[in-house]
Amino acid sequence: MALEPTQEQQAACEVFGADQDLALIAGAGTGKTSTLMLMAAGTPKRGLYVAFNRAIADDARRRFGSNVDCRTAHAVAFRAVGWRFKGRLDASARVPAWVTASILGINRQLDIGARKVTVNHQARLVTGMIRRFCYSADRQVLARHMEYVNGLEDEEQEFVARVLLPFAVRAWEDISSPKGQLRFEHDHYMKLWAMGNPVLPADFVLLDEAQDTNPVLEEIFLNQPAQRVCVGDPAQQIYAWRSARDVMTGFPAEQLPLTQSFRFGPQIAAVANRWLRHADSNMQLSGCGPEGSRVGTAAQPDAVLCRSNADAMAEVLKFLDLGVPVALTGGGEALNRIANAALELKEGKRTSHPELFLFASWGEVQEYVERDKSGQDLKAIVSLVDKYGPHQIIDAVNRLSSEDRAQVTVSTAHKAKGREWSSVRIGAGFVAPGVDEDGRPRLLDPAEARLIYVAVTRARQLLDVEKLAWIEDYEKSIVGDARGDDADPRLVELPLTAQLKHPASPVCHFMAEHLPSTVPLVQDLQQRIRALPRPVQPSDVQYPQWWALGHAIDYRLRLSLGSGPGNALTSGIALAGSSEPPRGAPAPEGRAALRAAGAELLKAFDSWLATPGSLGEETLIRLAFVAAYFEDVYRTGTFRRHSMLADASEETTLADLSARVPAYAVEDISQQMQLAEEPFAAFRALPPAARICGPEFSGSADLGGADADFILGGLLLVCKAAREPRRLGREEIYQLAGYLLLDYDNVLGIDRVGLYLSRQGGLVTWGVEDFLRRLGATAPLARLRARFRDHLKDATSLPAAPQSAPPTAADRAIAHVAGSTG
Ligand SMILES: Nc1ncnc2c1ncn2[C@@H]1O[C@H](COP(=O)(O)OP(=O)(O)OP(=O)(O)O)[C@@H](O)[C@H]1O
Repeated sequence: MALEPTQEQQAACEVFGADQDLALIAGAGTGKTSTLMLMAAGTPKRGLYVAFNRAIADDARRRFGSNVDCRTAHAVAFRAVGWRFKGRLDASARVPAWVTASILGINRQLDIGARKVTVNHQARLVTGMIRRFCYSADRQVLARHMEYVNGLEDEEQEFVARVLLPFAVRAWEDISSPKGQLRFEHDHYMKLWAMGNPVLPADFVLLDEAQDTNPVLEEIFLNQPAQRVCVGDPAQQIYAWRSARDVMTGFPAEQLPLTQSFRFGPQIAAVANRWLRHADSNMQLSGCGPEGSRVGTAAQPDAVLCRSNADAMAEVLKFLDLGVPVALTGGGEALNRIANAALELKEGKRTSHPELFLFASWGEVQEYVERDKSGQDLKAIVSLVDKYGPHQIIDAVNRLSSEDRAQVTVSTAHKAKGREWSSVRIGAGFVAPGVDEDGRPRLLDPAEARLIYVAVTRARQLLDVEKLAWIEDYEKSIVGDARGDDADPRLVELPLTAQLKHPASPVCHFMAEHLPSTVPLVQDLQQRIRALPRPVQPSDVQYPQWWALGHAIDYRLRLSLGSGPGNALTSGIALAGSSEPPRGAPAPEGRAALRAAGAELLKAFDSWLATPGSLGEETLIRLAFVAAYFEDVYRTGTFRRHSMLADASEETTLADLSARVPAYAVEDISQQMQLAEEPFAAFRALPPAARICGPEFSGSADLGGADADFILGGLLLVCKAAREPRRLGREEIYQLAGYLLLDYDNVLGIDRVGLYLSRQGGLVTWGVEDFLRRLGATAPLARLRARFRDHLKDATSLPAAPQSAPPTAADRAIAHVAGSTG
């Protein structure tokens, strides 16, 4: 290959050549395939390149040397196990919904208020559950694999998911049995393959587009014993809403950037960099692309990129009016289906469209989107249909040209992913965030900024961003706003855990300088987690309240160690019942009732501690769950929409609250407590003085707060109710390091640190010396503590740094939660 590698590409080749795992953070147009080819060309080892789709795999096959096998994940799975199902794949291609229903034994319509979920629709929902299960890393089908059903209230969703779960379990049994009769899909053999913990036949694995990876593939990749390289651009992650994952962030390996873009020149790079900043990315691109590449007006662009389908339709209609042949990426089939469904509903007929099947008329759909806050996708559909009418949409779709014949291609930004055109105009739909109830500018959502970054980086020669001109005013408005009294994010005032989410915080600066190498510890942690059983989790609830379960298990564990519930609960009760209530609080009578219920709760815990066994396990778990809701008021400073405390009335009592604790919560906490039985037995046997729950450190006040879970016989322990423990890593390691350093004068006598994984009953611990050595500590512990103290004191005494760049959404979101503790 004639390419002269850039320094960044060279660096990547060197790390690869040293047989190390690697995350290649490759900005738009920075030549990632070329870089992977350079790497692979330097070794005789056998590699597997896992491509995002078949076209990319085909292209890669032509470019890589013969030592690299280039396939999609499905193709790898087909070769391993899928071929055995070839006959079924072909034979079952068309199993109608009524046959599926009959095979599964679904034979009764579900009447939910005025809505009717027919037998066929139940079969379709079950099929959808299986599909989502196949994308997940879960080992069993769960109620929460059911997609959101437009037209149902929250409790109705839960009900349908619970009713359908046994059918979904049966469906998976059928699919995975050799004699199965249900439709067999490509995702099914992929999942069957994944559940066998496959080892990929290669010395090194290259995972492409790693910022948008299905959890099922993510798990396979992370479990490989081979050398692992993931490549992609976290700032281009735009499919999080489809549960795609960014494998790169947190991957325990060296992270190397590719920042020289060969796609466009400096002007377009400057636009991209602006959006990267709003997307909370540290990356900044340099434009090394074609001569003459510029930002300006594109009178006849090759592509127009819009926010939504409705925005794209508006552009399409304008071009059709002008007689310009226009294409729509992905074709118009989806729009056609929506328009036809709307026609059916307008004519008073039912439709089988998956987004609309529960409605009896178009009026019902309109009314539902007005009322319901969660149906954003549906809102977009309704506004499209209402704006243009089904007939005009169908007519426009019929007049679309194919891309090779069109003069211009219209696309949503989502569908433009991975594409590029010579000239691009940004079309309708990307709008400034507006203002909140107090008239303050709302923050630009980083996910929206990522989408815009994807859109503006599709152009090679000419980029027209006139429709994004609002960014100038937006940036000015938030800089002005940041000078307001409470919006200035003094990072040092944030609690430990919040600082760790922010690379510019004093804690992160200190860690990077003095404890720089998290990779070995994260690798060790991940390896030890892999040896543990899979996490327990609720199976028959669609939207478990994970946060409440997390707090509740902490309370239950504390009580089991003979300790009271701690300050967060007392503060939560005080805040929930206060005369100056937080947002979402109930009326004064309800708050008074909460105050009384809270006092009773504290008393109940006290009496249990005085006479363990005086309350049954279930009662105690229920109380711990109620305590979680009070704590949440303290941590978030608000009453959440679904908080059981939010609708308290003067009649509310502790007994009512604990009766409202859902059965899944009781079961889940009780399972976690059974898992804790053995690992916690030794802790319970310690003398009381050696069991410290919720310790505070001498340095806690030097940042916005820090209280760890436990110090048990010298072991500093942080409890994590993680459902996806493979996501634990750098932040958790630095959390432990932060607590360790905050005990400035060694009064707590910490000699070990570790994590307790309550859903697996697993303890992962390290001796302090070993921990610091692996982190690459620059000095012994005592000196590190002294430096940490000085560092935080210096940071506190500095005047607020002037804003060199506008604060990003993360800055402000973190400032918002500054009241919560670590
Ligand atoms: N070191 C280099 N010097 C000059 N041009 C390079 C270099 N590396 C890559 N390129 C050019 O950059 C362009 C894009 O490269 P490549 O095909 O590898 O990217 P990709 O995998 O399609 O993804 P992306 O462009 O998004 O990174 C190609 O035209 C390639 O020749």
